[in-house]
Amino acid sequence: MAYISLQKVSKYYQMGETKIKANDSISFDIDKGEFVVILGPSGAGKSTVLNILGGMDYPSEGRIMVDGTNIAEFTPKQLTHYRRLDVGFVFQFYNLVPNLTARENVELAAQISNRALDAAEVLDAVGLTDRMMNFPAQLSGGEQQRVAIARALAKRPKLLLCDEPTGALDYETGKQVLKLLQDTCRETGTTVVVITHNQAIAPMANRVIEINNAQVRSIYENDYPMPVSEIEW
Ligand SMILES: Nc1ncnc2c1ncn2[C@@H]1O[C@H](COP(=O)(O)OP(=O)(O)OP(=O)(O)O)[C@@H](O)[C@H]1O
Repeated sequence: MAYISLQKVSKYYQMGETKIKANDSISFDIDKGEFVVILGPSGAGKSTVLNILGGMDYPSEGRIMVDGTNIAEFTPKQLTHYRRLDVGFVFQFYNLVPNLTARENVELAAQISNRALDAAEVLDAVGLTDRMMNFPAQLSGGEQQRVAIARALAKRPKLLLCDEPTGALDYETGKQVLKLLQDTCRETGTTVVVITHNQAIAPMANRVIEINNAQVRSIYENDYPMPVSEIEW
């Protein structure tokens, strides 16, 4: 059985008289250790999928099997536990705490999980050995995103969910961040899911799930993912 399996997941929002279908019977599988890209235009329903997979929201219908358990049936308390221990999050605008240094931001992971990695070691691994004592405002966008990735990885998540992680970065910096995510996936075996509207990123993934208009349009498996350095856009 697949490590992650979404089975006919739908999410509806009631807006007055109208019912908005943000996800309409979405199904896909993800294997452990895969690098997955969820691709689709703005409004397609990507963030909704990620929120449901990350335990930030419940689906209206469907099953979300993670490691053999249907998280759609979790109580809010179980879901909190899942979010805290099993999932790492990386967002477009980094979401660092501005009055904490890079190191302190990563140390927050230890307050959430008792199996957290040492903050300095993780910052070292993402290439920020010399910037640990800096505050977010003293770091470039790419460096801030590295801190955010380090913070997510410090929890040793089973699953790393990234919502447009390069959306606020220039081309070269974006590529460096994607390389870090691809290397992390390969070296630590963490399952990584990146949502993006950028089609050019797709060749780096083991699996590409295309979403359009709240539904899965195609699923493409790639036996030979390209190294990020060889991708141009
Ligand atoms: N809390 C909500 N209440 C009402 N409608 C919502 C809510 N969240 C999302 N939607 C609607 O659901 C649809 C899918 O939104 P979603 O954010 O998942 O798309 P997306 O693919 O992530 O887009 P983007 O790339 O612009 O973030 C949109 O029509 C959106 O307006």
